[in-house]
Amino acid sequence: MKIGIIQMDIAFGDPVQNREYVKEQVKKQMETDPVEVFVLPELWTTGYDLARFDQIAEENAAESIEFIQQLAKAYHVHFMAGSIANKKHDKFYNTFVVIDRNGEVVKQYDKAHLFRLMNEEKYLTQGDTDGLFELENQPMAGVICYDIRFPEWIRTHLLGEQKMLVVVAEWPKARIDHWRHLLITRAIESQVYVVACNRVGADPNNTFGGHSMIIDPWGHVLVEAEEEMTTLVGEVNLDDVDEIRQRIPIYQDRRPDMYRY
Ligand SMILES: NC(=O)CCC(=O)C(=O)O
Repeated sequence: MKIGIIQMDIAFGDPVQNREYVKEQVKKQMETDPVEVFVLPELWTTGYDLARFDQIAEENAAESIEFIQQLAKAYHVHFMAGSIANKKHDKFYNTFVVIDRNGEVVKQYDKAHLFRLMNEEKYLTQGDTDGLFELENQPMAGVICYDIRFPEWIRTHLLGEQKMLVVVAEWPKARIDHWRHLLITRAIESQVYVVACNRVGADPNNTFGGHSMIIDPWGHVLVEAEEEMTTLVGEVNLDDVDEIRQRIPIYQDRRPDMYRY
């Protein structure tokens, strides 16, 4: 599976400009070096303009979902479409969306762990469902940024047949070493591919660190961006997961009878 991770700067509170950028990148990539899946960052339509969510969040994320559906069908490509500022029943959510190449919405997951350092708990409602989904009959899981600090939440997603974890983020440069170490650890401890998309650039409060990457289930970083705007391309072979799990059978050796959480 060939994947294009769109590591972008995000125009603060400007969905029109951000959608335009994504459209250009998808066109350029598909015309030069086509991929099967695109991944976008967290809150890629608005950034963390949370104080204006009452004006810029979309009712059921409808406009951005329709925009991605058009792109998916036009280029016949899947989208792990980052997360979108979403208004549902007069509440606001940070919602991860997956859309397949036929334009079907495969998954919506509301961020479960809200990040206080960026004031999410003041403006957003936390989700209470999981990020499990299937693409091309492959079970996968998707989570959002701060969620990766909770190994119990990640492991909850990876106890079944999932071979890939997708992480969409706006992770500041100040803690980019945590980002790298947590992602590599999540790949090794659950023996999965990790596909992670962060943003770059700055908003009024933070500078973001990039370093989007794809990590294999042995913990090798296969491709990694730096701090530039780029579409990072890499491939995953999900069959590798079985080989690693045979070599070190952690799922057979677990002792849930001993664990408290
Ligand atoms: N957008 C986020 O959830 C940021 C998480 C973060 O920066 C962290 O250190 O955790």
